[in-house]
Amino acid sequence: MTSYIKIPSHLTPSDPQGSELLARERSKATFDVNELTLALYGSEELSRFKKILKILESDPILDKSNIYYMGRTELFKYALRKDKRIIQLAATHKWNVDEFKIASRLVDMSGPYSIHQSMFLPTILGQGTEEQKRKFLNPAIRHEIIGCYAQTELGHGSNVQGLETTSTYIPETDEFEIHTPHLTAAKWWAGGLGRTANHSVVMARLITNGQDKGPHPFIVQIRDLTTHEPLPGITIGDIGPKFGFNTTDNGFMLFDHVRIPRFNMLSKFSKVTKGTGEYKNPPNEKLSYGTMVFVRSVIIFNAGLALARAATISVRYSAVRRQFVDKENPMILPNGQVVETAVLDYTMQQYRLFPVIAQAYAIYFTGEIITNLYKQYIDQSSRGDFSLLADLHASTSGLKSLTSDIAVDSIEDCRRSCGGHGYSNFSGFTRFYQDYLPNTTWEGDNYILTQQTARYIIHSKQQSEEFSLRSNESPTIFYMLRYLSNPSQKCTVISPSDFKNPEVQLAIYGYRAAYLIARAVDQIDNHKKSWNSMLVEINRISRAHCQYILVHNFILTLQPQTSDSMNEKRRILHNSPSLKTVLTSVCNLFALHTMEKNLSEFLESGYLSPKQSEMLRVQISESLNEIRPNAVALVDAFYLPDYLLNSALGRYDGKVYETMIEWASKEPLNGITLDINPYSEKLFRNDVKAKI
Ligand SMILES: CCC/C=C/C(=O)SCCNC(=O)CCNC(=O)[C@H](O)C(C)(C)COP(=O)([O-])OP(=O)([O-])OC[C@H]1O[C@@H](n2cnc3c(N)ncnc32)[C@H](O)[C@@H]1OP(=O)([O-])[O-]
Ligand SMILES: Cc1cc2nc3c(=O)[nH]c(=O)nc-3n(C[C@H](O)[C@H](O)[C@H](O)COP(=O)(O)OP(=O)(O)OC[C@H]3O[C@@H](n4cnc5c(N)ncnc54)[C@H](O)[C@@H]3O)c2cc1C
Repeated sequence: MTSYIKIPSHLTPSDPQGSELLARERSKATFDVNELTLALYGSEELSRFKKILKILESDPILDKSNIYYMGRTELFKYALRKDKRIIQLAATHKWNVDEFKIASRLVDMSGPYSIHQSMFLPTILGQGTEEQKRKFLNPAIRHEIIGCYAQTELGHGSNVQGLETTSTYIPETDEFEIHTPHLTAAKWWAGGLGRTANHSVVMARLITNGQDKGPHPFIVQIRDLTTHEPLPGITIGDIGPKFGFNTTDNGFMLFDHVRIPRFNMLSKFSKVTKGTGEYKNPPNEKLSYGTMVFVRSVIIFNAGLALARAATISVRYSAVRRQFVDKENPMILPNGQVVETAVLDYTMQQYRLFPVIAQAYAIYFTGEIITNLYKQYIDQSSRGDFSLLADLHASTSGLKSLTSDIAVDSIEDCRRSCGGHGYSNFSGFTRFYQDYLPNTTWEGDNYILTQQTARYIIHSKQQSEEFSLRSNESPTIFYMLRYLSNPSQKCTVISPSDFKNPEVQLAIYGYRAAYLIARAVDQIDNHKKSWNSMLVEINRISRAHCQYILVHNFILTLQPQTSDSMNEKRRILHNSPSLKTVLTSVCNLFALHTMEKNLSEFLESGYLSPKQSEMLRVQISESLNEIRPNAVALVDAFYLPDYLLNSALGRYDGKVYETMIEWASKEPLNGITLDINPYSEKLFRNDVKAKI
């Protein structure tokens, strides 16, 4: 990349250098970072990750050094090039699906083919018959066709039942006719639709024999495979610039009585019979929503990694960034020189950043558990057993909402914790934050999704008999039994360190969630409160329940397990006392900091007293002290390479200032010739000139 300004090469940052400061931080760690990395990813995934990283880093097409200076069109072209390149590399190196995902994660830019991978393929896989998979899935895997997922419309997104696009069965020709009856039925938002896809999953109301059977998925070819022009009757375009995510061509689409073969209705679960148009019900009404459940589980897992990334940049930068001398506890170098204090040593900075490290670990572990639960569901459902679906839907809805909310808030907190430089694109936060943001909206708006979780729990509580039955089966709601059996119990904490007891933590979270649930059920059942009037409480219930799950899963991960049930990752963790010690501190911080942030609800439940809440704050401060020597090592353990971070502030080697000035020198604005004479008309367009 061209440098437009020559920076004098003899200048270096004032001592101590960033690399020295980070090295000092790393030497303080009480555990082996490589061991923790292995406990997070396992040896096989880590070696695949390293192998793929090496390939990507050395590929000139995937070079990221220019992207901070690009406008939308240029960025989009770059994203298309890199999407093509990953597909070519995958073919050359024979990457499997997981390896492909690793490469996409590292390249870190949603592109025109992203939804093809994340939604088009999974929908055909999950909802197509074997015959349909042969027809659509195989060419899609080979990228001979490129697909998108068009569900949301201009007028409806959240209310899937309210979608207006119709798909009417025409028995005479054995076809469906896809049609946009109103402007509000225009498909809107589908990623990859605007300029790229030639096929789409279209969610449309199935109408047969005059009966409306609600939204179902259909495969529709939307562009000519040779000319790439939209097919007759179909109008398509890009929806225009967005808050972020501008590397993807989100599109709109209108249908004017477009015919597709009956075969194109994805029919693994529900079918329409040739000629008679008879509709065959699915075994479970909501199976056509399957892709959303899958993507929500992916969002939960990714939230952990997003938090790890934000924490990595801000913690490393805070170890390098120095401001003021803390006179009571100055920073002294080995040569005796007193220097300004690293901002990481200010307790306020620790209170802002260390909980983000804790959130990253907590959500990472729950993400793994939810991924496994989803796999278990897929396994069971392939044998016709859909019994896990309701619980999975309830957990993924609430957790998707909670974890993406946490991630969005914490990414912004981390950015702000980097001061002025956090506002520069070179921080690595700008596009990362903008592109992460829609996670709170897509795949279900975060407020709406909490209603799904709360409703499941409230129903369970209302049907008490079934509840005690279900609660034995379902790990997600068993805590309610404890509370319901004795609602007047009190928390047993008598000193701050009692808060470190996992049993105590779980009881506090369980009682608070159960209290909120019992109160809401009372309002609904006995005071006849409407659902709408209860929405704020309902949101609280889902959040409380999901916070319980996060704490429970973290504690479970650290508890001894039988050697048979342990995989390689858990074995590494459980064989290392130093790892268990540091992660126990992290787990405590997560549980206690989250408690403090929601303190009013814990106090309201009557289980925790004001006196105990004071002790809670003392213990949080203790946990921050425990984590301080390990802060940099804990983020290093996530092994997020510079290639991914693309951040001057979060670099592994700490060369913050050298990178900031080098990247600034490459700003193209520095290279253009300007006429700043206020009376010159050179910069005006001709039509504007005429008016002046
Ligand atoms: C990668 C990024 C790109 C982005 C792509 C996108 O955004 S793509 C676009 C993404 N768009 C969105 O994400 C749209 C978000 N909106 C929605 O998902 C739905 O409209 C809804 C869930 C809000 C309501 O649904 P509704 O009005 O149809 O239903 P209802 O509330 O009356 O509940 C009826 C019953 O169904 C149950 N049930 C519901 N869902 C599921 C499920 N997935 N599974 C299983 N079960 C489910 C529910 O529990 C209840 O059970 P009960 O109590 O009778 O036993
Ligand atoms: C970047 C991006 C990419 C996307 N990609 C795709 C894609 O590839 N394919 C696709 O089909 N869709 C896609 N979407 C669309 C996305 O799934 C929807 O925007 C999302 O589901 C929210 O729906 P909505 O826009 O209708 O919000 P609305 O439902 O209109 O939400 C507006 C507000 O109303 C509130 N609200 C609505 N109903 C209720 C209620 N019952 N109770 C309480 N509050 C309520 C919501 O909380 C929210 O605050 C994408 C969206 C974005 C931003």
